[in-house]
Amino acid sequence: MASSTMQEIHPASTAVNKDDLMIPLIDFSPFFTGTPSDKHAVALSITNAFKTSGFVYLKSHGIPPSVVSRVFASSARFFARPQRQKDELGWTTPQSNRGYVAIGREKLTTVDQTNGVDDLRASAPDIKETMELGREGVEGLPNRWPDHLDDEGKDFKETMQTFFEMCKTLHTQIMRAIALGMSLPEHFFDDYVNEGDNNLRLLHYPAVSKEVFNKNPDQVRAGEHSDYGSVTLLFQDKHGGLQVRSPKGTFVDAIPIADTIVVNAGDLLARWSNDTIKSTRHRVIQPPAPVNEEPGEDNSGDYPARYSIAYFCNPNSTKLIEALPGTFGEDIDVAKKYADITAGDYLVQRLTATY
Ligand SMILES: O=C(O)CCC(=O)C(=O)O
Ligand SMILES: [Fe+2]
Repeated sequence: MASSTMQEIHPASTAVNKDDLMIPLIDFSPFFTGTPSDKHAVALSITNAFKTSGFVYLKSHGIPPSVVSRVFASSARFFARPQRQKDELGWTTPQSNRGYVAIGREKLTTVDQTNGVDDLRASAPDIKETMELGREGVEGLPNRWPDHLDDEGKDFKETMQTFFEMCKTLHTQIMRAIALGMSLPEHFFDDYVNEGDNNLRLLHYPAVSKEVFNKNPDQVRAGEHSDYGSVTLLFQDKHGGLQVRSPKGTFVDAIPIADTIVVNAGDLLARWSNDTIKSTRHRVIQPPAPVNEEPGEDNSGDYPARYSIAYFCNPNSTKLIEALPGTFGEDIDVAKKYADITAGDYLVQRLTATY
């Protein structure tokens, strides 16, 4: 099929394009309802985005906006609870990775920074609190639900469980797109992701005085890092502040676009793909200045609170991750770059370094 025709059928536009960082905005619906060639075209655009910027914005992804709004509202009500209630639901271990994480506890860093993580945590703690939710029903690793507290807590549990399952389904669909985009059978990854060993992270970046950022040039809301797993589904509110590292080394705003999900590849997928897919570093800073205002012009008052929802997708924890077929071998003269490792071992290693 001529590429001009494909453009008409699959209008992919550009969400971000600066300093050689191009992040497309892709309509996922033809993947579900289009012809086989429509489906293939969508799969290829998504996979190409992961191979170049490591990021894509997805629209018409199958999770209704009303569901996302409900999750945001429930998240905001959770973080508005008294600190004591949240602390009682505290995060315990990397193995479990479930529960509430208070401001200053996690410091996101890059792989090569982990030795200095204690110093960094002390000088510029991430200004955020999170609630981590994992797969239900794992022996010995219960979620820390607030459902014993009140009706709102019960509603929170139900809302998050429903959302968790929807995101799990979307993960499977995205992995099918990646499979097709890498010339593998469409269902290649199904048995790798069917358990849903994923992590739903609700994030709250509280309103913070502009002075805090002015005083400390290293201050961020969430430090530069790459994600650990296969892909991350990121739902942003309207405030902005997410930035992605460009090939030029600059940070580029990944602006919020209504009813889209920012999807980025994680380190384990990069490793699995023998580094043909990129896991790109990103961070969260204060929201960008309004368009009609020079940065730094209005230095008084607070930056508004920001909420986001990150759904970290992972292969089943027991699965052995070895370089994908087609990414290494004598015929393409590329060697396997990494040793095989189970998804679970890999993630626990990474989580242990940041808490
Ligand atoms: O809040 C955001 O927009 C991004 C959060 C993030 O990158 C993370 O938690 O890994
Ligand atoms: Fe991230």
